[in-house]
Amino acid sequence: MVETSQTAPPDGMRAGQNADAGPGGRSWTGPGAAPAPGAAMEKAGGPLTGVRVLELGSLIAGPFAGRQLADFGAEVIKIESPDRPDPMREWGRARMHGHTLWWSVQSRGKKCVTLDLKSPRGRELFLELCREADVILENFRPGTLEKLGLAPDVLWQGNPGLVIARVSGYGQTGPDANKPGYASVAEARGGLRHLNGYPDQAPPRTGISLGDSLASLYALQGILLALYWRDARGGTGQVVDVSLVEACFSLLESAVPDYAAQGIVPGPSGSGLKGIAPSNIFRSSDGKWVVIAANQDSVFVRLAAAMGTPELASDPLYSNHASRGVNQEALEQLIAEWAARFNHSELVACLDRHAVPNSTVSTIEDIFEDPQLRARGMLVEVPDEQLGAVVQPGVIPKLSRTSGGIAWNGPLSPGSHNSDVYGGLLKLNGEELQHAKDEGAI
Ligand SMILES: CC(C)(COP(=O)(O)OP(=O)(O)OC[C@H]1O[C@@H](n2cnc3c(N)ncnc32)[C@H](O)[C@@H]1OP(=O)(O)O)[C@@H](O)C(=O)NCCC(=O)NCCSC(=O)C(=O)O
Repeated sequence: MVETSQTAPPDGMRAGQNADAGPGGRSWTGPGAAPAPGAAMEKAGGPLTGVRVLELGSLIAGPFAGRQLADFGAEVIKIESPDRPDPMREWGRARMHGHTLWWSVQSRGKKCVTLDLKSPRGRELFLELCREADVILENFRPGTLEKLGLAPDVLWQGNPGLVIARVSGYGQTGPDANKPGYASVAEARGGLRHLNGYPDQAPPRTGISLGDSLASLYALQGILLALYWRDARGGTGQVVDVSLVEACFSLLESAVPDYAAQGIVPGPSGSGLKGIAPSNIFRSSDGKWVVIAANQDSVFVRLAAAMGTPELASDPLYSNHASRGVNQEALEQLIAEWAARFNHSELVACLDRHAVPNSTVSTIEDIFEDPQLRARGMLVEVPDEQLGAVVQPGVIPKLSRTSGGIAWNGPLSPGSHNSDVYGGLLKLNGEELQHAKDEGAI
């Protein structure tokens, strides 16, 4: 695996700056507050230290995987066109000093370089970078790399070990391969959209670009599988082909065998799941929604006790999964009447005492107050010379020995790592760098 140095923070951040607050920031404890005693400190580095990734593409579906790779120590070099930076730089609602903040999250720990893949010198530099890399991660429309003369076979000539992860709307093959795609479209085509919402209403989105992040997680999985095969099993590079549509489709649970066997077409099931009971939202006396989920015999016994009606658990109407499914409506009505007698904190406390899975429906405001998420280091304040600090979601999953962390916020200027990457890694001297810049290649 390629040796790498993770020591170059972007413009606007002093080298070693993070050392004051732990290598990757500190757990967020509120404006101006000191870290909570024993708060988890994020660490830079991680199990992928030494893996070098070139990230091409934009927005979410590829870059979200790049973010995870960077969290776990990979050196992720994000390549942007010199005259058309990633539009993600403008996405997000809050603006600080003219910058939106989603970028800080999506590009955290990455090195940003500019490179015109359409110019001969740019293409040459890219091929040199490929020789030094382990992984290419791209989410262009299929055929774009090929149009640039950078098809996998070309890249493998210089580096047969390259893992090439390609995220696209429909996959690299098939009649729709060349169509552009977005999460919204993929969620519809892959079957998720039809299941969301209420019968006879327009099917709503989930409020996030779920299909993109989902596909990106499959890309991450594919990259790790391909690296394992290459490095532990003596394999070579290969293409990891991820489709947004298939990523959505893969979540459909029993729909495929159910339809094939008996023609069952599931529809939208509102706030619960048809036949899975009880698992729904119930309103407390103070008007808060609380999810109560006891859709398993052992847990239902505990809910029945919490409700002061232990006999429900042995009532043939509700005593097993199938009977609760058939009598779902009546059962949920009983729970709704019981829940409405308590305010939400009483309700949650009672359910907790009986170990019944439950939660109020959190807003982001609630999440910032959530002691569990805070104790797990899921809100991390990452210092930034230009933005002051950005509170970021923490790293998932938690690895006990090689935890990874957030090295720095997404670099705010395109090309902030040009000298580090082209000068340091490709050994271009000052004159060559300037020339590449003057001719518009970087
Ligand atoms: C997102 C897209 C619809 C955007 O469509 P387009 O802008 O038409 O295409 P592309 O992104 O593939 O490429 C645009 C052009 O930029 C060129 N390009 C890109 N990078 C470079 C660099 N570094 N240098 C020079 N030229 C470059 C590339 O060659 C193409 O040129 P020309 O070929 O000459 O035009 C598509 O990329 C796509 O379908 N991607 C796969 C699915 C996906 O990731 N979707 C999720 C996005 S976020 C989302 O879903 C959501 O928000 O929801």
